[in-house]
Amino acid sequence: MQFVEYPDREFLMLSLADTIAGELADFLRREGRASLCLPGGTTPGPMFDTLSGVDLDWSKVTVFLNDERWVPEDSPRSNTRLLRERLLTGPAAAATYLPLYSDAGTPDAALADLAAAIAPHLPISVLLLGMGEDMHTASLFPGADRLDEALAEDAPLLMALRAEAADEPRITLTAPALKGALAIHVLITGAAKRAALERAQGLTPREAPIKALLANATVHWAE
Ligand SMILES: O=C1O[C@H](COP(=O)(O)O)[C@@H](O)[C@H](O)[C@H]1O
Repeated sequence: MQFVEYPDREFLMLSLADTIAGELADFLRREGRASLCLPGGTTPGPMFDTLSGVDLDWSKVTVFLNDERWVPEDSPRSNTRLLRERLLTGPAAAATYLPLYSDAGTPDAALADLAAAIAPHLPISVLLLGMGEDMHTASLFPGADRLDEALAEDAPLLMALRAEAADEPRITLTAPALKGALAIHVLITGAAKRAALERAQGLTPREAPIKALLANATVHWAE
């Protein structure tokens, strides 16, 4: 794991957007297309604001979330809503967005179709993860009902998980799908998350799911 500390959050968000844009540009040059897998939650909005304005051939970029809360897109809890409002505007609106939510009724009923849409875009070119103070990443929560299956090497691409700490059922990419990404970044802010990250390093992925993704990751942090 590499750890990069920034003098403040504004600098962090601008630098990280620049790093991710540079990696996407390299993939586009080499492969003609790229996939970008992003977190929801409260932290990444300012980075999305900058990334959305970058001059790239966004029409060749496929964007999808690490995980989605099983709520309609107009809910303030929807991670898709965050992406639509903060990333998929301006130049980045030309990207193809693949949701992790559908009108299938339940997350379990939606999984097969959602996974079939994402599978052709693996391995992920550029992965950005968030992390909660409880050391969950994506929707891999400590204590989630099917966490062991989602961490296993043979886990399917997507799973539906439920956890006490998550307000609603979730759909999440599983550990092997995330680990396969060609570039892995983790974005965290604040002293509590830095302390949680340090704690995670001495724990198992079952206790601290972020641990499963740290080996090849660059963690970006500011107070
Ligand atoms: O529930 C979620 O939480 C994590 C962390 O979110 P934050 O609000 O602490 O930044 C996020 O990475 C994940 O995508 C989201 O669904």
